[in-house]
Amino acid sequence: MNRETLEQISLQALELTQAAVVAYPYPRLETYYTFADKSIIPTFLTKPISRSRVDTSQRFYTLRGQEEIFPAFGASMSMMRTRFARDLWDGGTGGVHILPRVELSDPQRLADVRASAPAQVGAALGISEDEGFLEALFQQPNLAFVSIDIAHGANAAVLPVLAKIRAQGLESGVILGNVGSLEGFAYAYWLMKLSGFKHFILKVGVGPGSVCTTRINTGVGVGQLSLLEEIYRFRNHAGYTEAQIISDGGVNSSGDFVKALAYSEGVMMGKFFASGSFEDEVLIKRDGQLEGVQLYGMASSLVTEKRNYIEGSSQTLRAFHHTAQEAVSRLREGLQSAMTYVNATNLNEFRGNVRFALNSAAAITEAGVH
Ligand SMILES: NC(=O)C1=CN([C@@H]2O[C@H](COP(=O)(O)OP(=O)(O)OC[C@H]3O[C@@H](n4cnc5c(N)ncnc54)[C@H](OP(=O)(O)O)[C@@H]3O)[C@@H](O)[C@H]2O)C=CC1
Ligand SMILES: Nc1nc2c(ncn2[C@@H]2O[C@H](COP(=O)(O)O)[C@@H](O)[C@H]2O)c(=O)[nH]1
Repeated sequence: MNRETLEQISLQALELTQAAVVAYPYPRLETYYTFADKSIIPTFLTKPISRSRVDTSQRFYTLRGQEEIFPAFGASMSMMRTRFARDLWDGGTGGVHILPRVELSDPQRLADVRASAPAQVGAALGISEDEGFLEALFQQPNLAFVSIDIAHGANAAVLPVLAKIRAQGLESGVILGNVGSLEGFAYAYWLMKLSGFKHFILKVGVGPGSVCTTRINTGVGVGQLSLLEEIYRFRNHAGYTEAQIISDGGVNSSGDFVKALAYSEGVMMGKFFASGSFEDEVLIKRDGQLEGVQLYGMASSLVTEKRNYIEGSSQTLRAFHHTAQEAVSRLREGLQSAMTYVNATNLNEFRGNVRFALNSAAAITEAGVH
């Protein structure tokens, strides 16, 4: 695709975005809350079902068709690689990892996809990818998704890589992110649509990540739970049904995962998955026993001098899971139980039945161990 065509797509996307935003009849939010601020109001259970029997799977359009997947995604962070991908996938009962790109060469990225088998995985992409690399990548039988993984995904700079992916004949299985507003969502939607994708995923979240300093250092980004709610309602109202939503960042517990799923089809996590499934270099051990896990941001100065360290930090975690499988079990059990509090036997019913309440500071204290 030549430069003129890409410029036309970007202009057309802007016009369609402006029209959609103007036509949206609901007032825009002024206050944005995040997971800790709100909780789900329990209702009743008219179809008694064991918590272990509710259906927690979500249908996604992957690179090769439709698949039912447990909706937990591994963050594309360089300490989460092939061991993590296999542990997360857990023989098909767990979630999907999106293998990182930052700090890795193309041959390493291809080797990671291969070495993750039999796990299905995604691969993170930047805005400048080599056609030969993409061709080799799309031949990998266990590749389910590619994820264009940049700080600001509602960005015309992604058009060339989208064109290269389309040139490989692919129409679904592409994740684009991150977006941080209703306008950003609409713009990213039109970039994907006008590039010719039939089904796709838009990743939502600017600044909620555990090692993210974007909001502090740039002042940009709003509370994740309200942002998801606003985008989810806009998506459904506008009929942008080709776009599924992944919430990215800020999950500290299975309850946060549950809350994110009220307004998204999937949830991406880094910190929550911190475990012995991470790469050896970030595991802190004493006498062979896991004592902690180091987490650092993909835009932090620890990655390379060149990176925009303004937007990333690092932390050492003393609370962690032993393995990614253990983390997934905790997510699943939390979700299963939450669904039965709101009369839901599957995720569609769950999203339809959930209502949130804003809690007072004392109620938030009451929610913890006291
Ligand atoms: N979810 C989040 O809140 C954030 C996540 N990250 C993570 O850090 C990693 C590195 O991200 P990133 O630095 O984007 O990757 P890259 O350095 O690959 O940047 C990708 C492209 O996006 C451009 N870009 C980056 N930020 C912005 C912006 N705010 N506005 C317009 N264009 C922008 C860059 O241009 P140029 O560098 O010339 O400006 C570059 O051309 C990724 O894994 C990303 O997910 C980083 C920050 C925030
Ligand atoms: N602003 C930044 N965001 C980052 C960076 N590295 C990763 N991330 C984002 O965080 C999530 C994971 O969040 P968590 O709360 O689950 O740990 C990840 O998917 C990225 O979107 C960074 O350096 N800066």
